[in-house]
Amino acid sequence: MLHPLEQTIRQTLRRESLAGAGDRILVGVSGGADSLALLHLLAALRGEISLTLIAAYVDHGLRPKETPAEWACVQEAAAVLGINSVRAVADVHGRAARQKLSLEHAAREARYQALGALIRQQGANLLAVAHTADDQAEEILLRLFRGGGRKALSGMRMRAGHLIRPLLATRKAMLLAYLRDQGIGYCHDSSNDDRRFLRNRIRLDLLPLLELDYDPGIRQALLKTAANLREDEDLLEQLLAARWEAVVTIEQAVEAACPIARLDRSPFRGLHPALQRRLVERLLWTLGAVARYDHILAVLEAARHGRTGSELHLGQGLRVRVRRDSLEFSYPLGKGPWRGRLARP
Ligand SMILES: Nc1ncnc2c1ncn2[C@@H]1O[C@H](COP(=O)(O)OP(=O)(O)OP(=O)(O)O)[C@@H](O)[C@H]1O
Repeated sequence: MLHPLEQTIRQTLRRESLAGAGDRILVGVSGGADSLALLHLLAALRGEISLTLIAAYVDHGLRPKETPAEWACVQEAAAVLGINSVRAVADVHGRAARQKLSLEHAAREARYQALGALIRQQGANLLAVAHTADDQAEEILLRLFRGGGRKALSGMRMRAGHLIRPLLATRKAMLLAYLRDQGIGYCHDSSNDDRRFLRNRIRLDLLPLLELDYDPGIRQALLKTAANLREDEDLLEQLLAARWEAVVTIEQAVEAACPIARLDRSPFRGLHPALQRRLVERLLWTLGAVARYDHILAVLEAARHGRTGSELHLGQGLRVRVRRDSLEFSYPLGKGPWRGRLARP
């Protein structure tokens, strides 16, 4: 007999087409409450749905005193469930120094890179992480602070490529109740209490304050806004995909030493400004460049009114030559963190 939360997650997996028979899922387990709950919930469903699970722990090298206990916790939980567990080490300090990132940012990127390597090593086709509805509300507020646009404010997706978030509609309190009901223990990550991180202050101070003094439904309101924006976002993505080939030509493969792309000015000018902006952003990403807002504005201006023969130099070798009918983009190999992330919308 399935626990009510297991039934809910079974429905979510089906309804959102997150996972089905034959899937081999690497589950990111930090040893904390959310990800251990995810491991147990998926384990309860694996027989019925025919899933293979692998528990993956990433050692960020940031809290050497706590990580052995966390890894032991993950290994033990996986062993009890008859699931293989694997571990990877992520070089967070090195990445932060090399790319001038905050430790928090570098940890996230390094973790996904390490999990990506484990996916390939383990022959998995999906990566499951345990973001909850509370994380989503927190993330949206955080993105609002950072001045995020529509895409950012539409929040995390339940499915993004091979990444799935089966708990995204589940409140953390439900997970804690589930763990309690099942008598499952978990580790506490002390970095979640560190108020030097804005995310933690939002979770520990701001959201409770907003709930208590302003509106008890603030989390629901944030989630509703994000859900509405996601729909708009999907529509814009569809519109962009439908027009992409009429405007953009990849002249030299994105994998080449210096990828070159051409943007056709005439069909581009016929697009709505919102689609123009999105298309330029996507084109820069496609080439592997970071799509900075001021760069996007400069390219837009060049496409609309740029003088034939002029050039834009957008840093790190990213160059845009203005021709009469087109803009020609060139970008040398290996300069951008987004390199090769996507070749088409
Ligand atoms: N060290 C790690 N190893 C493997 N997966 C991780 C690790 N840290 C986080 N994750 C995965 O990424 C998800 C989101 O990470 P985040 O840091 O936002 O959550 P968390 O507060 O650590 O969650 P949890 O309560 O599961 O520990 C986690 O729920 C988990 O699935």
